[in-house]
Amino acid sequence: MSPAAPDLAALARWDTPALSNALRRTDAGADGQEYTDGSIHRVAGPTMAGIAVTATMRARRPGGDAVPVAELHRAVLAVGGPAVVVVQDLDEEPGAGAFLGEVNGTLLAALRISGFVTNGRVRDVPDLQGMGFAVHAAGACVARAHMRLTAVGVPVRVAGLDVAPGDLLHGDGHGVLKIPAAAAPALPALAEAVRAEEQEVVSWARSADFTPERLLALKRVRH
Ligand SMILES: O=C([O-])CC(=O)C(=O)O
Ligand SMILES: [Mg+2]
Repeated sequence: MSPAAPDLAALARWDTPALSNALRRTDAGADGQEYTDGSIHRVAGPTMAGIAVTATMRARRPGGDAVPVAELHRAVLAVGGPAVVVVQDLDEEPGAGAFLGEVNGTLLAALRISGFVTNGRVRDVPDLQGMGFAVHAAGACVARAHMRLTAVGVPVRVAGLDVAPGDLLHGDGHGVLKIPAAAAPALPALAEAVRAEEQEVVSWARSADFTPERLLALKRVRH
């Protein structure tokens, strides 16, 4: 990776809400943040941070629009660091067939991806749980159906989040957050500052100093 690349390991030590709190203190503010809605959840794996590699797929009906999976593998390798593979299932009713299962997952694990995100479904879930990368999906499904990748390296939209190739993504059990590249270097220190402030409140609430009367007297707005 180039020297200007974000410190993904440093970001991966934080939970996603903490980085969202940190982002509020940058130009992104509260409204400039992009993250997944609740329509997908983490199915497997740890906190992830990585660079988006995108693809689209279809599965419900057959079609002559397949592109080789090798294109995805090439794009993952081109990142030169931890990639998060983001696959948009383009079917009107997504989830008929899974791209990610034991075999595709093992190949992507061998390429050292840090995460996989889809609005569709995945299968071979017990195997995915041991692969070491995070999996965020709408759920599990039974079949492969007519699954094929239909494009690699295109802009995608997954669970309300627009993702372009090269975007920086962070995710945990709360969801997936897109981190503006310019903001990334400042985030660990900002997250540390927010945490210190929050822990002051938490420690006080647990201390002998705390009384309901003192809490009301503070007229707190936020917490
Ligand atoms: O059949 C597929 O391509 C999906 C799958 O279950 C696997 O990768 O093991
Ligand atoms: Mg399988």
